[in-house]
Amino acid sequence: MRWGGSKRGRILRKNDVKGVGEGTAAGSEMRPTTNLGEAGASEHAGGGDWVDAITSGGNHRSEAGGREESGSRETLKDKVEDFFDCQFDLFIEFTGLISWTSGASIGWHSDDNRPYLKQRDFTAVCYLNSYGGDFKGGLFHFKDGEPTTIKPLAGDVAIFTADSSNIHSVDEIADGERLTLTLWFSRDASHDEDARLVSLLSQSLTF
Ligand SMILES: O=C(O)CCC(=O)C(=O)O
Ligand SMILES: [Fe+2]
Repeated sequence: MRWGGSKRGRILRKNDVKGVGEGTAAGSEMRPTTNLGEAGASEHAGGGDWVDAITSGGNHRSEAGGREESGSRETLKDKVEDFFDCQFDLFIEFTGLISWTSGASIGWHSDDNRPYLKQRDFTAVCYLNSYGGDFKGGLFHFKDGEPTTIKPLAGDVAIFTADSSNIHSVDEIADGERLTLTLWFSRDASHDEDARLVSLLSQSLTF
């Protein structure tokens, strides 16, 4: 555990989050995902196994053993709920599979820093490849507190609250491609991206 005691966040090491971000190499065909947008907000349309397959994260039944398994998104959600001792359920608000190419960067910000982002309570950034070997630049920094700098390593996950107590930035990528799976979580069920996706799909299936 890289930093303990504080509830501002921490890095989960690869062994803490098995199966997340493993086997991913730079150069794989990953590109940023798109947001479902405000139009997707609607009541939950129900859903079955096909929903989990589409959203590629929810619990699904393994064909072989008939036991419940979790995808990376659910695993990360569980870790965040545990770490922050949440007495409430979290919902995945947005999933970003993000390719940071040379020249990309982001300055100091919190992840709820827009009126339309206020529903964001927690962030999990899973590093899919590594600083140094796969890309140069791209260090993550917190403005205050410890640690100040995170060197992305494949399989590590940084989790922190999305509010202004965790202002952070990412240095410009100097070379290569930096890959992350970034999830934002909300306590507000109306921002559950899976429910929104199901609702959108069910609308388009009726045409
Ligand atoms: O990729 C990272 O290390 C952090 C990204 C970030 O701060 C963001 O997408 O809001
Ligand atoms: Fe951020």
